[in-house]
Amino acid sequence: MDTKHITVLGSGNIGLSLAKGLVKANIFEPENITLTRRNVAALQPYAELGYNTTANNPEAVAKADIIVLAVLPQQLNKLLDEIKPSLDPKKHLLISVISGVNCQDVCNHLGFDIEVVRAMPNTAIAIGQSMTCLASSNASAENLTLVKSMFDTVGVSIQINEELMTSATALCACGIAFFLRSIRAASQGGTEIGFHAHDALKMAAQTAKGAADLLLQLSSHPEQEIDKVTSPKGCTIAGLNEMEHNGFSSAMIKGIKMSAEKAGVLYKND
Ligand SMILES: NC(=O)C1=CN([C@@H]2O[C@H](COP(=O)(O)OP(=O)(O)OC[C@H]3O[C@@H](n4cnc5c(N)ncnc54)[C@H](O)[C@@H]3O)[C@@H](O)[C@H]2O)C=CC1
Ligand SMILES: O=C(O)[C@@H]1CCC=N1
Repeated sequence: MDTKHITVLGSGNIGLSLAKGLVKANIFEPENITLTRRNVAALQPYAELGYNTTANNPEAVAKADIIVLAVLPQQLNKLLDEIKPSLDPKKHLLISVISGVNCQDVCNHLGFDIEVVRAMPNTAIAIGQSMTCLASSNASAENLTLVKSMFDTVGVSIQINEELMTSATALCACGIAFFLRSIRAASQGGTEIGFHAHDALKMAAQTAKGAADLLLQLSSHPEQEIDKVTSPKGCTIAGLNEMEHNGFSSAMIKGIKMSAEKAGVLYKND
């Protein structure tokens, strides 16, 4: 259990998922986590669980060692202006999960240098299953190791070059939605061929989990595993080819490219 205090500024979808994941992994107690949100009433269920909740960002910053920036890109500058007087570069480490914002962008807006580690987790962090990409252009090796060890408790993390963070956003953070939509589509197909919706969804989700685990546990390639399923003249290849004729792989590739392009301009276009 860590005795440092962590403050999440902007406790929405990802901020709350992160906080829940850290508590579930047993590395922070709710008492050592402060959650901020403009509408603090929305955090009441978390206050009841022992988290500190407040709408006062400067106060929350003052008592933190680690500060997570988890607002939308278009909300960042206002937040930085608000917390700037309370930030101490000698004491505070910033972790930014905000898409499209470089470490240098944060320092430039503040007008001074402070260590920033960018983290791109996904919402599966709430259940300890995130794929998190980490990068920094100014954090010490020690702080990068500290942040990596934190995110390793709530899934798998890798360190990448900062230029690749928008690509990581599309593939891993947005990716959760892409795979969920695939599972949903499979379940809709399942219902059309005879299963009740709730059974079809469970069957599709477990099948997707099995497919992912085949790759992760056996370190094999998707096509190697697909070849084992596709019997000659069989029904798998018939279904798979029908999907490909309708642009299945192409749609996923184009969607990921579109997401990456958008992730790169979220802050700059604001
Ligand atoms: N949702 C996801 O799966 C992921 C999101 N991200 C990034 O995380 C950031 C947050 O995304 P979400 O959690 O989805 O958005 P969200 O809209 O659910 O959460 C943002 C929260 O910040 C609060 N907020 C805004 N300004 C504030 C301020 N000045 N003080 C305190 N609270 C304030 C909002 O009320 C809201 O609750 C974005 O920059 C996004 O790019 C990164 C990885 C995954
Ligand atoms: O949709 C978004 O912009 C955010 C970034 C990654 C996941 N959600």
